Amino acid sequence: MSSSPDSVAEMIANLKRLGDLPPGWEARMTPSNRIYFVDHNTKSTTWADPRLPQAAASASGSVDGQQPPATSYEEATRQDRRLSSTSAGSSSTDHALRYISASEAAAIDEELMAPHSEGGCGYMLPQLMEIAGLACAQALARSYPPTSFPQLLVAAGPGNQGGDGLVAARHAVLWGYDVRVWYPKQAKGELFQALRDQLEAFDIDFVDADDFDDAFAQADVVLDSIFGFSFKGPPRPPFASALETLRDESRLEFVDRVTRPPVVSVDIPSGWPVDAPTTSSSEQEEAPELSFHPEVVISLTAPKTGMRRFQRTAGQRGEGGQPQRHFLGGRFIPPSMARKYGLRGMMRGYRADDQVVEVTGWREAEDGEDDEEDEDEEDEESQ
Ligand SMILES: NC(=O)C1=CN([C@@H]2O[C@H](COP(=O)(O)OP(=O)(O)OC[C@H]3O[C@@H](n4cnc5c(N)ncnc54)[C@H](O)[C@@H]3O)[C@@H](O)[C@H]2O)[C@H](O)CC1
Repeated sequence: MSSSPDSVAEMIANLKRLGDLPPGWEARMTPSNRIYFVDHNTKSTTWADPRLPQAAASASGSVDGQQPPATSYEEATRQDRRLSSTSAGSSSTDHALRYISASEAAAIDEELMAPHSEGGCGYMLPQLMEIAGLACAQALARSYPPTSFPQLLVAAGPGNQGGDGLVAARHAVLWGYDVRVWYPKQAKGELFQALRDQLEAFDIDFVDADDFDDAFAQADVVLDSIFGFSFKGPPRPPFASALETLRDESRLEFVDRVTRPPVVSVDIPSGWPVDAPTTSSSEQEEAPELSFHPEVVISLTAPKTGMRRFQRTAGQRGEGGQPQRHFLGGRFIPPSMARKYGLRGMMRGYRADDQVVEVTGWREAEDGEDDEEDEDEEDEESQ
């Protein structure tokens, strides 16, 4: 069966929509434009998508029973068109991260909230914050579930990131965490008062501004939503001392540190420079004086360039023994903006209806890699 160019593009989009293939699997396309799957583990080929239950795969028309495609494993690896690459690690789909600067992050934020009549998306801040905060709570719960880490401390800062933390706190209570919130400097405006009111209605305990250290010591896990992409200069009170506690705790000897609660940071670890000028490792090693290394980070929209430093060790165990993990969330970018900012390839990493995707181990996208998508699409259309 051959396919029209349009349906090829559609087939590839559907293929990517289902997310990663199992380790060692790869998707390829025959010369007559039919997708099949190569299992490098068993050196075999099949029409059946290994991510689909058998019945659904048959219904989708992608399976001829269990017969392998006419293309043999040897032929497949030699000649047929490659649609995904394999890796020895957890993911066989080749996803790449696109890092953005603080100024790009601010421009994206502005465009999301500008009126549609002025070329923007017409979002309202509470909508974005709700999606961002939900994603933060999901990354937290995937890493440190309430069954094992029941006492959650949310450290909320004076800007919008603090709002993400308040939203996450509300979701976390419903998922079984016992939540306390440290929110020493409430941002002005109705939105932040409403978020605070909601937490009070949920009987969430607000910790006194001076009691961060005690609350930190009592927590099983901490959500750091203190500073995001608008952080600049040395941290000022009352946040400076909280960041010092985080830093000092992460400097304790390993034996003491096993009791330190793991920290999940929102967007960028608080206190880290948002922008890193280059990918060179020597510059990236330069940690600011008041910095700490969280176990988990959830980047929103796209990782900031300062996150390259985190990504280099993500996947390894941190000094506290917990694995370092990197998630992506904030799934609110429309396709036109994803194209404009080169985020399309990265956003395809989200599985189906998930609000977060784990990006630990993803490589950095090469310059112009996202634009190659247009060339690929043009090639497909001209075939
Ligand atoms: N499009 C998105 O991805 C969205 C992300 N969201 C989250 O919002 C933050 C960015 O929010 P913003 O209010 O611009 O900035 P911050 O939260 O970083 O906080 C600014 C706040 O902090 C004060 N401040 C700055 N530097 C210092 C300092 N050295 N010491 C003390 N205080 C400092 C500053 O005065 C402001 O009051 C982004 O990271 C995401 O987490 C949105 O929720 C949704 C859209």
